[in-house]
This record gives sequence, structure tokens and C-alpha cells, in this order.
Amino acid sequence: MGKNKQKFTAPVLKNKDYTGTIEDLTHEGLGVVKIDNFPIFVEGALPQEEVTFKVVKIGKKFAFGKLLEVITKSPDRVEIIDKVYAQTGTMPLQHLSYDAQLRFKKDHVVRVFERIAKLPEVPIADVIGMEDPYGYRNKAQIPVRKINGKMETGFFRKNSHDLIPLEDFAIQDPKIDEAVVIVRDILKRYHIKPYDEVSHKGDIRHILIRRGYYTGELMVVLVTRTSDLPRENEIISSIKDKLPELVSLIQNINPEKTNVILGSDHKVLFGEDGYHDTLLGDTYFISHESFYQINPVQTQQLYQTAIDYAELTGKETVIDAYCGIGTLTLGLAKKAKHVYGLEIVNTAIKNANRNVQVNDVSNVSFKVGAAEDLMVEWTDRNEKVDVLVVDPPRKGLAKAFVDAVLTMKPEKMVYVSCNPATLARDLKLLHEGGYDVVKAQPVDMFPQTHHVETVVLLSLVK
Ligand SMILES: C[S@@+](CC[C@H](N)C(=O)[O-])C[C@H]1O[C@@H](n2cnc3c(N)ncnc32)[C@H](O)[C@@H]1O
Repeated sequence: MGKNKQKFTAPVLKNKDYTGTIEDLTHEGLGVVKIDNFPIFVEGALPQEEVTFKVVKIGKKFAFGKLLEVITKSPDRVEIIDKVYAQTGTMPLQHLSYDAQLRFKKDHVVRVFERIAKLPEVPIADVIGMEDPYGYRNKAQIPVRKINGKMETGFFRKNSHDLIPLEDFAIQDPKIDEAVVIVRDILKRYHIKPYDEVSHKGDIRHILIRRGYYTGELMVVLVTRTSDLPRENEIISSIKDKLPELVSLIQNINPEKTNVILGSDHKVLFGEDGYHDTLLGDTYFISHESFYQINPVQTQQLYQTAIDYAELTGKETVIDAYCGIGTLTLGLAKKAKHVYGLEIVNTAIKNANRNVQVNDVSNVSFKVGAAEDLMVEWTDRNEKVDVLVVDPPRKGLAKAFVDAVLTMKPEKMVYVSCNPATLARDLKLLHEGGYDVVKAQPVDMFPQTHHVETVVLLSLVK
């Protein structure tokens, strides 16, 4: 260390209690209070509230505090539905009224457009929220562990792998909650051993359940450590018996010491590897490994916004990059000449091709591969499309993808994003490359959490 470098001293001390007024929320929904201009993030505290907190962790630029008492309450504070959820971190915004959650999410999108994209003038609509912001998740991945000698299902305590037993998950489809308990009790009855992470022993690691919101079809996936499932036949017939909506029972085998839930091998124990759901009038077949949006009601809002933004007339050639099982692709195809879906996961494309047949669609084709590579191949062939739709994972678009867009120059682009920060980064590049960012519509796909989805329209400046 250089002689002149002074040792950093924070203006707060660890384990000491302080009182202050919350000024803001971080994008993750933590209250921000400043002491001598040094920010401290306090979970569960809201703007304008005077609070006491204990400093629990100090970094160079900020610290973390544990909320001890709310002295003056924000008008946006609501009673939390259960303290247990606060420990799991699955509903980090449950203490904020739903209206205020929607305002917070819009504000987050506005800020990243200003600060990261440098596009403060883009009109951003109010967030499309849900009428009932609970019970929306159509997929549950529930760890199975032994607690006090008993098999339990629940959720891990935040930032840990200590299981908190839970039977009602509040943001999950209640039919899925019921099914988790039924499956757990069947496994218990047949003395299946819960997985132990420390010794890497035991049979059952996770129970994964997916349910078609519109079809009611159920898929159950038993994630096991080895391919051995003791008393397999009895388990299969008991689950079928107790869950009449079951169409697919899968054993996924994950022998690794890992936090990743699914392994690479699986066996179909009943039905086939997939269940159906419908979206915007089309029916989709979804395998246990395929991505499918987890909030079916809001997905229709999201897709409809993307389709409306594309303003298709029936004459356009469209690329739907990062297309998953082809849900948005088929929605776009109703109004386009031809849509090409690009997706990296082979199983998803198998599902997508089946979905084309099920829905009797003729103007769609899919290509498997990394979207950035496929786009470069397209531009190398000097082929053009009129409209480009993208719906990438949280990390956003690869630089090679953005470069290919700027070479191909489609007239219109619709960007569907689940991460405002990477969206803003990509919009800046696209704007600098010649696109006008016309408008944005945030959609609340994940009530009670800080996540927000955004649809953006871009248009090529001639
Ligand atoms: C946010 S999901 C959207 C899927 C689909 N549009 C939907 O709404 O169901 C992103 C998809 O991108 C796929 N993906 C991830 N990286 C990719 C890449 N480099 N190239 C193509 N697809 C990719 C994932 O497998 C996933 O299906």
C-alpha cells in the first residue's frame, strides 16, 4: 500500500444501533439511510420512515443494517402476511403496498433509462400490474430435507441452505402448494430419504411441480441423487391416484454436489416429458427442462404489448430471438409473413416444432444455436428481416448480437427484458448505432419481488 493511502474508516460501527430517516430504495427494495453521507442499506425499511437499525456489515462504499424498529411509518407500509416469508426472502417487497410496488418498479425503469441508457426523454408507461398479486407462480422448485428426524418441504432461509418448513407459499398457485404436500407425504410414506447436502447422501433433493394455468394439467418432477428410486411403482401409482390432473411424472437425476437443481439425465415415470398450457389462444407443450414464463396472466399482457409494438401488417419477415418453446413466436406469426425463432436449448426447439404442429401454423421456422452466432450467419449471408424481437435472459444481448443488429439494420426492433440494467446498457449501444428508442411499457410479472419486465420499441432512424 502507498504511504499516502489512508486506511478507510466508515462513519458507523459494526453491531452499534443508529436512528435515521430512510431517503430512498435500492433497485432491490432495500431502504437507504445516510450517516455522514455514508449509505446504509436496511431491508424492510421504506422511504420517509424514521427507523432504528443495527449495523451488521460494513463495506468500503456502503454498509448493511438490520431493521430494529420503525418509529414513523410510511403511508405505503402494509402488514406483512406472514413473518416466515420475510425469512425466506421470496417476497422481499411484501411490506410495500401493491400500488407503491408498481410505482417503485416504474421509477427503477425511469432511472436506468436516465442513468445507464442516457435516454431521459423516452416515454415510459405506468407498470401493468395484477388484480390479485398473489398465487401467480405456475412452477415450484421445493427442496426436501430432514428436520428433527422428519421429511420437510419448504424454502431456504435467505442466503443459507437451512430449510424453513412451509406449506403455503403465498405467491405460488395454491394447487401447486397442495400437490407439493401430497407428493412429500407419499415419499414419506415409502420411507424415501431426504437429501443431506453435507454428507451428500439421501434420495430426494427437490420436488418440482409445474401446472398449466388454463389447462389444469400437472407435471411432477422428482429430483433424485441417484437413478435408484426405491418403491418406484408404488410411488407412481400413489401420485397418480392422489393427483388426477397429473399428465407427466419425471425422475430427474442430479448426482452432483451443486446448487443447480436439475441434473442432465431423466426418466419418464408416467405420461410424457411435458404438459400443456394455453397462451393467447394457442396451446403449448412444455418439457421439464424448457423455459416457460412463470406468471401466465401477465405473460399474455407482456406478449400482447410486444405484438402491438411490432405493428405487423402480414407482410413482414420477423426474427424472434431467444424464443424458448415458441410462445411469442406463434403470437407474432398470426400477423406476419414469416417468423424465425432462434433458441439455444435443443429441447425447447423440439417443443417449439411440436407446438407449430399442434396449432397448425405454417409460417414459422426454428433454428437451434446461440442467437449471436445465428445473427452473424444471417448478416454474413446479407439477409435482412423487417422486424427483430428479442427476449434474452438476465444478462441481456451479447455484444456480437448488437453488432449484428447494427449491420443488418431491421426497421423495427422490440426488446422484451427481465433486467432493466442490461436492457439500458443495450439500448445505449443500439441508440448510438442509429436506433430511436420510441417507448417503453413495464409489466409486473413478479409481484412482491423487486423484479420488473419491460417491453421497448426501437425504430431505425433513416
Ligand atoms: C427470457 S427466456 C424467453 C423465452 C421466450 N421468449 C418466452 O417468453 O417463453 C430466454 C430464452 O433464451 C434462451 N437463451 C439463453 N441464451 C441464449 C443464446 N445465447 N442464444 C439463444 N437463446 C438463448 C433460453 O434458453 C430461454 O429460452
